[in-house]
Amino acid sequence: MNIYVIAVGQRLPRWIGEGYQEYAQRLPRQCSLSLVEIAPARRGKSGHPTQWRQDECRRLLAAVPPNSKVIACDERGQSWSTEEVARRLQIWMNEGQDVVLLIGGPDGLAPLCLEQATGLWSLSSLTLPHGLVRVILAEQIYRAFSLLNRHPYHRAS
Ligand SMILES: C[S@@+](CC[C@H](N)C(=O)[O-])C[C@H]1O[C@@H](n2cnc3c(N)ncnc32)[C@H](O)[C@@H]1O
Repeated sequence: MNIYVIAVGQRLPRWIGEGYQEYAQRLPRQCSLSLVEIAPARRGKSGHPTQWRQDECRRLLAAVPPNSKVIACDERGQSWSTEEVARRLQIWMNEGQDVVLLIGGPDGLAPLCLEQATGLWSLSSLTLPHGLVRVILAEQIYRAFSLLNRHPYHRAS
């Protein structure tokens, strides 16, 4: 099973890439994390956020591998505890179906991206910067994997 993080945003600060890699590289092959970066829409003076979102959404969906389960990251989605993420991760690994986590750009995800997703995952009720979201996702997937494997990285409270 591979988890694809398909995210709007290229040429982000180096610390974002380092933070993401820090956790992604710890995951084994049976639960590997792959990042696909989508260029943000050109935000000209005459354009509108709705158009930019739609353009990004079209290219995000075009990058989704066939037969994968799509989950959209959105602050208005469902909040999952670490135990819930681990439970879902176990199901995904058992099913063997690839999973896609979509991250929008500065103007968020277009309705079509939200509709195409089987679930909306809220990492917090705060609006997070899109670059930071991929780092948090990588850490949470690694934490969930650690929990499933009783690795001391995750200490249950
Ligand atoms: C800067 S945010 C976009 C904010 C936009 N105004 C909105 O309402 O969606 C960029 C992307 O990061 C992700 N994101 C930001 N905060 C999040 C959160 N708390 N939980 C899950 N995803 C989040 C979403 O994919 C969002 O489309």
